[in-house]
Amino acid sequence: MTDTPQQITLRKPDDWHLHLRDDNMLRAVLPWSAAYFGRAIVMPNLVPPVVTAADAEAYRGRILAALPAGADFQPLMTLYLTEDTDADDVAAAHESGLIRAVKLYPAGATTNSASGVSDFSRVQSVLERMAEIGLPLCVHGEVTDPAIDIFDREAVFIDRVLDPLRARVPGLRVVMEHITTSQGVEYVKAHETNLGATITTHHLVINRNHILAGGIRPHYYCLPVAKREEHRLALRAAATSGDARFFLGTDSAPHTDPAKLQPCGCAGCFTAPNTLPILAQVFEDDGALDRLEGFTSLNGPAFYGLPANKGTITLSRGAPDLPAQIDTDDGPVTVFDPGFTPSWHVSSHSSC
Ligand SMILES: NC(=O)N[C@@H](CC(=O)O)C(=O)O
Ligand SMILES: [Zn+2]
Ligand SMILES: [Zn+2]
Repeated sequence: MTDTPQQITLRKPDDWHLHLRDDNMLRAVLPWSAAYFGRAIVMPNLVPPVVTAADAEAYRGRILAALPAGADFQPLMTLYLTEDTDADDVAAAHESGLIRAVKLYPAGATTNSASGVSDFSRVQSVLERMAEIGLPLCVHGEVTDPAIDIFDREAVFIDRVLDPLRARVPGLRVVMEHITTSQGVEYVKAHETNLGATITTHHLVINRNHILAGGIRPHYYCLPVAKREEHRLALRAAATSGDARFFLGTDSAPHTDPAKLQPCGCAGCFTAPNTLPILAQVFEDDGALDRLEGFTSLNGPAFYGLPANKGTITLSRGAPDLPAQIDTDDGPVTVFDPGFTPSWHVSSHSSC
């Protein structure tokens, strides 16, 4: 009997924050998520964005059509909140089971967020309706005030925008997406109900030095931008703590290499192919392998009021054999490099 496990079997994970894009990119990246995840909350920041129930229905159809044969993957759709969003349309899309969340992008905060919200009074009635029907709001939590340092934008958002918003709409269920700071962790921990947070794979691994020290590394540039080491450690402690308010949202956000490697490059890390091996390594290094399943497969469904997946996935000891880059008909996309070789690979999965 050895202390080091050679295999871990988890309930099939879900990804509670995923960018699948559209067309060529969708076809290239979807198989990676469909191979390892049972469901994913699909982000609506297409160009143009997924704003109405009809948009979400059409996008869902395109995702299902792009699924590899035999894939067992359910896209959970979201609507992109704008100042013109119609509360009845949102409620009907929720009622029919088409959507599982609405996404709030402060206008200008991140990739394709130009149609997002500037004047929060204009979305008050939609948010109230969402609170009434129990539909979660997923929030990109950064202020867009150019006077605020980019490394402070999440913490300032919590004080200036998120906390007042939650006070104005009691009962609204909120997911703080891709938290990157100890302030984000502390804010979640301070509230017992109606609040959860997704944490990405890459923010458990990189701090801001990875982007900037020894040369600029655009493949580590994402939003919210990675912060100081103390924040990464706070995220790791939260993710590995077993606290059910924290769950995996990879924020796998593919951009082609030409789009990232230029004077004004796009934000986003593509982590769908190697997220699970990296997470197994992170949790093992922190002595928390027994809590990996909660983070990847149980806490998210509990927050969203869904059953955990029935299928399983097994990771086995040994480095994964994964590409450093994938080809798409739009150009190559580089896979996130964690800076170490995980000693786990996905060896099998079962559905249902
Ligand atoms: N995370 C990112 O850096 N980029 C995301 C947008 C987002 O999730 O904010 C994208 O769509 O590319
Ligand atoms: Zn975001
Ligand atoms: Zn995202």
